[in-house]
Amino acid sequence: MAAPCEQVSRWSAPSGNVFGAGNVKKGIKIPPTSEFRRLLSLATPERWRLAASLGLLVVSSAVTMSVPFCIGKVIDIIYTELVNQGDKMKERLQQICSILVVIFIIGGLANFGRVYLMNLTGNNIVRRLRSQLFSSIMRQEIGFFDKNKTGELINRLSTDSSLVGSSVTTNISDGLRSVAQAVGGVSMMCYVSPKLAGIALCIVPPIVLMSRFYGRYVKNITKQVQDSLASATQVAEERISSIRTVRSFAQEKREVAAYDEKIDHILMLSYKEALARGIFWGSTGFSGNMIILSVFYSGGLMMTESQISVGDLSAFLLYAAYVGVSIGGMTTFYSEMMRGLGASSRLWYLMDRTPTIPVSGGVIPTSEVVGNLSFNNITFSYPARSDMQIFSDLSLLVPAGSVTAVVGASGSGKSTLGTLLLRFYDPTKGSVVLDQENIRDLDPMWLRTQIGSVSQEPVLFSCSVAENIAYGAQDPTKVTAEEVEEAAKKANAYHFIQTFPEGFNTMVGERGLMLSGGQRQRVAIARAILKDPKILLLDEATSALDAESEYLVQEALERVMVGRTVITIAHRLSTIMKADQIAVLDKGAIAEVGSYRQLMGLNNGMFRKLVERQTITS
Ligand SMILES: Nc1ncnc2c1ncn2[C@@H]1O[C@H](COP(=O)(O)OP(=O)(O)OP(=O)(O)O)[C@@H](O)[C@H]1O
Repeated sequence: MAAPCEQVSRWSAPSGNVFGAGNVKKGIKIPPTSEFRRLLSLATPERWRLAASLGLLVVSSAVTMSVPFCIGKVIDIIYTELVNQGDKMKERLQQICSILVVIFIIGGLANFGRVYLMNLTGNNIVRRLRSQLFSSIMRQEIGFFDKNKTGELINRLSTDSSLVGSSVTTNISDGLRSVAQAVGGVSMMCYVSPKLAGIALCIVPPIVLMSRFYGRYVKNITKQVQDSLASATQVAEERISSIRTVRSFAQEKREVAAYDEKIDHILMLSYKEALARGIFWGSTGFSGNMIILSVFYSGGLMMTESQISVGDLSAFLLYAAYVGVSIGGMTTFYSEMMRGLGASSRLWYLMDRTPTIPVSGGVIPTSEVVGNLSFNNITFSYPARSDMQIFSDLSLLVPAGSVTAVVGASGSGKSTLGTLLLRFYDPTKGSVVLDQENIRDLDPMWLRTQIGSVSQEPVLFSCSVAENIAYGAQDPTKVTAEEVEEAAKKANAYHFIQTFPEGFNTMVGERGLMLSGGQRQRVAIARAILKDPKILLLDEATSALDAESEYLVQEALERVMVGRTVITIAHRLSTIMKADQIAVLDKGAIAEVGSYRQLMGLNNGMFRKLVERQTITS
């Protein structure tokens, strides 16, 4: 069975803030190499392909550079033969043209190889970059996702990585070709006529200076564009995935306007870049043409004094044109490199970030899990809202194999207890202990395999029912169809799955939205059953399921609870009454603990008041 996509549950935290400039250094190992060298180092694993491509680059550039020289010779042959009225013109012309055809074929093939290999290399680099980036994102602690929005992260993965990839491959290749052609062109210009070369090369220093300013400007603006793009993607991603909410509130126009506002900002930045681009290319183009004109003028004068032949002047002009194009290419190379640098800094931030809670690593107990849990003197606030304390000195014992119902007002922190047990967050003070081991010392991956959770609004992956159920197993690929069916039967899901024309192969839609709330819950229960965890975290649905659905869900849950340590966020009186103990959360601590009878027996007790007021709902 194929491993399904990803799941988000109520136990996972909502996404939050952008990574602001102030955060950039937080949690990063500063890379030992400079940004530029690091950018280049991306190409290191591709060195052989790059070397081959560079070899071909030399060949194609040599071919290009030989063209003006040969054309100059052709012109001289024609001119000399015309002046001397010789009869060998056709023969010599054919000879030199045949040689040129061979040279052009070699050049064409070399160019094909260079472009092909460079593109291959670029795609490999982008693939590696995306893989490393995604694996780094997957490693981050849940608190990171509270602060960094999904759309932004997706933008880093898609747009930034291809920008960075192309800046170190195609761009470097084109840049090197420009350098090679500029050097070759200048050498040939000096060879053909040092005097004219001196006039033509006056243009180089001002262009180099302008390029530097232009490159820096582009780097800056690219950073801003990429950030704004990420923010626009975030808006689009959130609104598209919540289209049902947008539609039901008839907010389409407002959302389009909000998105437009974001892309308008990008447009404004692009205007600035376009202006800089226009100024740069306009002025360099003008200077280039003025230089060509000066060369023409001086060359013409030199011709009248027989200091240069018509062929040499033509060759010189062609070389000058090549050098002009190459200088333009070098400028593009520089500005694209700056663009790549601008996009890469965010990627390095993501790739270097060390999660505050590792995904794996730590003690894996050799003995069987018993399931005794204790929350000891917990103080906690969410990293994204550190000024709001959720727990202060909270303690709770959950004996192995018992059912503990957690009750309390909405926002009192019931779900937060679950997130601490799953080690999505670490308490600021205090400890969560499983069978005498502080969970901070345990391998988080191992810990999470011991805990099954069924949340209030379980989210499924956009794949088949069977794949969603199999996701509960440690290795979903090894789960058999029989095991999936068995879990579905225990979760009271088998019957409704059978009513679908495609049965277990039915696709559930994005986040499982093609199933009803009750059906989603039962698939989630089947998923938890397949995991066979020692500890269960249950979050009862507050949303009204119909009586039949509620009965089926409840019955399935009760079946799963047997023989496990259960923490349930209970809203139904029936669940609460059946629990071995009830913990009442109030003001960041456990206000009361005891059985239903004990707590109802407390005059003025908080639980009793909650029941009397019927406010034991979330
Ligand atoms: N990821 C988060 N970042 C910042 N604050 C959070 C986060 N998750 C929850 N909170 C806040 O923590 C408090 C406790 O939330 P929690 O979800 O644990 O309450 P609850 O008792 O389960 O509520 P309910 O019964 O309504 O689901 C709330 O005030 C909530 O706003």
